[in-house]
Amino acid sequence: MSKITNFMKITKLEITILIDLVAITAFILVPGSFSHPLILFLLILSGTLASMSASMFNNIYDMDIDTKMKRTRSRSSTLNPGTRGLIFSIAAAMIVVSFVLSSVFINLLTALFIFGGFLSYVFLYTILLKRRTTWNIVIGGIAGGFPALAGWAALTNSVSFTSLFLAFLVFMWTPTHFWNLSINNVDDYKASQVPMLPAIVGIKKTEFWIVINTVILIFYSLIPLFVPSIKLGLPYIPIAIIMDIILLYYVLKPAFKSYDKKYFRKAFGFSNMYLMILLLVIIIYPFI
Ligand code: HEM
Ligand SMILES: CC(C)=CCC/C(C)=C/CC/C(C)=C/COP(=O)(O)OP(=O)(O)O
Repeated sequence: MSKITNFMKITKLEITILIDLVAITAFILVPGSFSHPLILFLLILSGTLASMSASMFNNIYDMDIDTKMKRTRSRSSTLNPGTRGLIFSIAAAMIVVSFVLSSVFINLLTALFIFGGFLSYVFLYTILLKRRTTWNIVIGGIAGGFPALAGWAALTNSVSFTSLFLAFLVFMWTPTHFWNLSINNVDDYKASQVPMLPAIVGIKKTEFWIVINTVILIFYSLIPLFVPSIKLGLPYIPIAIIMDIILLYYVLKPAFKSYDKKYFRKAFGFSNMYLMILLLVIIIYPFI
């Protein structure tokens, strides 16, 4: 792979894209948002720099275990003791530029929300929780909620029921998203002594908690039906009901297929589709 592709791998760009989509969704929901394209550009730039920086610091801190895990060992071709200093400096510069851009050209609250996402990913999840508790991704999942708070604050300098709803939607979605993936890498997590849920309680118990979390997520996703102040557009509820049903199907299937790992991987893949489609429905509706 080229040096650029390798570098992009350690910035977790594919994750950053969905993180940006969360922020864009909250931004678009603010009335009159279309007349502020420059603010939207600065929000995406600041959020992208922060998310990539956080991922780079995460990879620097996790170099010892990433070289042991099949899924992550290819990162060492880009991030290794010889390049660690340079990558650290680039990541540090990125988060500084992100904070200056957002605080000077958007507002301090938005900068603090973006920085909050960075801090919760790097310090709360990666350093404090990841290697200590099976609650690591549940509590560390708050990192994914900050982009929604930042997106709304970029134009309003405030928090609302809508931005809080979106932030908690991502928070509730994270365990279903990650636990399905972690089952495919359970041996790696055991070998590197990272207490991801399936490495501690086994695959069947993890499937149970994935189903429980998904049922809670499904009820949570339909809250706008009962809270008029959370305005996500007409198509949101019908699309959410359809996506909820399909997500439940994917999440239940492994239990009926002898816990074959390929069905957990399919459920992980669909979980990303689930969140992306819910966000895109909200973003596209004002344009139709
Ligand atoms: C603590 C919270 C989270 C954990 C532990 C987690 C974990 C992971 C891991 C381990 C991967 C695979 C990365 C790789 O193999 O390179 C992944 C992929 C991904 N994550 Fe998450 N994630 C979390 C939160 C989020 C959030 C908040 C989002 C976006 C809103 C997100 C979006 C994605 C996407 C889009 C992918 C790539 C999927 C693919 O490659 O098909 N994740 N996640
Ligand atoms: C606003 C802002 C900057 C928000 C940041 C939110 C963010 C980047 C969340 C992603 C969390 C994530 C992918 C964790 C995986 O780390 P891992 O160490 O479990 O994954 P790995 O094993 O693939 O390295």
